[in-house]
Amino acid sequence: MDAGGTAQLRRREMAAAISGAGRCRLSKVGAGRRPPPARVRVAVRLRPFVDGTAAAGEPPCVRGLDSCSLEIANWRNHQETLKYQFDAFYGERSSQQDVYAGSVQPILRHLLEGQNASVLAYGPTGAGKTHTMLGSPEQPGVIPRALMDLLQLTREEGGEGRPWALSVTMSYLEIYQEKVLDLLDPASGDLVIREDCRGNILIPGLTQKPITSFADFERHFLPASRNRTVGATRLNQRSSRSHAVLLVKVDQRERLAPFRQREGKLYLIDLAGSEDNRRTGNKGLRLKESGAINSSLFVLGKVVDALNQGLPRVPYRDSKLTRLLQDSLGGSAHSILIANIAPERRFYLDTVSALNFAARSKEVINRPFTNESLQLRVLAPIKLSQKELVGPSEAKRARGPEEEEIGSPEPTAAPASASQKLSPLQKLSSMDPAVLERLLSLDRLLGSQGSQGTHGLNTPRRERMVLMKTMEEKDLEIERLKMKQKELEAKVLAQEAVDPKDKENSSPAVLRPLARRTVTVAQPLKKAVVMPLQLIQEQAASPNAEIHILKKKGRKRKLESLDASEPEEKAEDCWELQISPELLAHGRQKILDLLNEGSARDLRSLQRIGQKKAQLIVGWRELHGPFSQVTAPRGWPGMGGGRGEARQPPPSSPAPSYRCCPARWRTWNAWRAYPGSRWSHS
Ligand SMILES: Nc1ncnc2c1ncn2[C@@H]1O[C@H](COP(=O)(O)OP(=O)(O)OP(=O)(O)O)[C@@H](O)[C@H]1O
Repeated sequence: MDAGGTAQLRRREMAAAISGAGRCRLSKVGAGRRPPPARVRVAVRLRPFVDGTAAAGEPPCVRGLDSCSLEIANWRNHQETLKYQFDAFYGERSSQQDVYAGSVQPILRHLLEGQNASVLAYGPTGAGKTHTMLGSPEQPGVIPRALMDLLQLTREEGGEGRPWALSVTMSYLEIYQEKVLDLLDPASGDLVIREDCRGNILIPGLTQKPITSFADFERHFLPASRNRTVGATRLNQRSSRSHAVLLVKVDQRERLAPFRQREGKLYLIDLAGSEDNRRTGNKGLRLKESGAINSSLFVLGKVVDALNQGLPRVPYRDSKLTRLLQDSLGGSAHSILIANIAPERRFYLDTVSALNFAARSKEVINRPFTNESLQLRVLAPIKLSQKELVGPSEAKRARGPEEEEIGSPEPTAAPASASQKLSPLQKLSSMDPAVLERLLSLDRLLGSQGSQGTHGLNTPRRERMVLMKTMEEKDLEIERLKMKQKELEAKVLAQEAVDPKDKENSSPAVLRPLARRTVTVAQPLKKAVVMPLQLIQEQAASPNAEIHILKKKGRKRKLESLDASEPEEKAEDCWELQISPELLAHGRQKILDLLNEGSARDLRSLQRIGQKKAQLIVGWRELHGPFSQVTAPRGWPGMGGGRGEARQPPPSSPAPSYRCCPARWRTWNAWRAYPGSRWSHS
């Protein structure tokens, strides 16, 4: 590709990103991964002569060259022809089946992948758009053929035993004089076109009919078609005065976890024909209609040009038609434009104009992606956001009884019960929806970075491993807690056995912990085990040494402010310790040993001894020899033999009085029980 070509492609890609495609991508499966481009495909269909013009010996102004190209006389130079190449060219002898099978049928499969597709019939008035899209009972067009195939496909893919349950709904509307009218409910009036936060175009209040068979479709579609506005003009006895849009939605719900949901939309659009009112002879209402048709087609041309030129603003909002086609042109759909042209000379200028539009359209790049989310039942917040999106009143209006029926969860998709042994994937269904959504986004993110997806969740293998591990850990934790609860219950029962009063007052087993807590406050005595930090290990080895009795005198007042210098009264209402003198002596000895023999690192294990103090102690020890004893600070309660006894370190001691920091003891009581809160040098 040359430099100009590259620049043009980049411009077009930029335009695609600026348009709806970029916005949609952020909120859909595949977020983070730029969907591959899909050019709008363009086919041209030349209708045969009608009204006996061929019999009059008039030669056609258009001639097919092969299955993809055609030529038309150059009106500026009669010696030359203008050649056009498209994705397909269907000549005047082509059948409805040729057009359908060659251009439309191949895109239907995308709907089952949760992607959107659009088929647009474009061309001047009387060129055969309605014939191509609708046809007649003898020669059914694209719409009946597509519906028949799609319903067949969904029956096959959504049958019992298949992973997805499928349902199809249809809506049918026309844009008449810039009004959006519901052909299935003509009384509904002009509807608004909205865009949701994900970039989806939607019409709140538009009727959706569920269809399961072709008969269902005909039952709704045929009467609705009669509601479409048609009128006679000089060029077409039954000229469409509006753009008709048939919207077919294929909803898919996964039957197993993680209960994903996909939605594919198919737009089948029969555009009104562009009209040269000098030739149509339109007046009055027809002229007004014609003005609306022409202006919306003019905006359609501007949209295509803006996309091709990579302009920052694509004027989708300038007409209802282009607003609705936002998905189909420069958006997220697999789109096919069928340009209908007529062979008669009187259509020559319209034909050239239609061919030029078709040629420009085939440069438009779409970025189709899979529209996938978690089922509303699993992701409750999504339901809310949709309500917020259209507003409560509109949401109510938009949700007809039939639509509610469609939105109801699949009965087959029942989550596994917690008591069952679940597989990791099944476990996902019982997870917090927010967590599940985050996991899926993580999966998408990793997928976009080139990770190999797996089947099932489409999750990279390592993520799934992590997930499974986390779940196993959670299971273990639950088991541990259960065991602990059993132990506690056993303890309570044992205590009740020795304490008949408690038993009398006790309520049923589940309430026991609460009841016991209340009783504890009223008890005058409480036994507790207190352990100086450094003695924990030793104590574990000799459990007999750990017997200390705490007497509760009242409520303690202010733990943090307790200091050696504070008078004893301040700590009244506190627990009082009675500690065996042997343990106190033993503790002191341990501290002394550490002070005399421990390295700077060992010393740092003592409370309030940091790196600096530890080094000073080691230095001091080297200069002056070992320390002789450790004593309790003055005025400390419950210190047994050391109570009130203060042995100050020598005046030249580099280390200030050594005290324990209560916060660093296992319990505050332990701090109070600690015997060696000062040290002194011999
Ligand atoms: N391929 C075809 N074979 C036979 N007849 C055709 C074909 N295409 C169109 N016709 C006939 O041409 C006439 C005009 O076609 P049609 O109404 O489909 O045009 P149109 O483009 O929809 O016009 P308008 O925009 O005014 O609605 C109809 O009588 C239709 O039966």
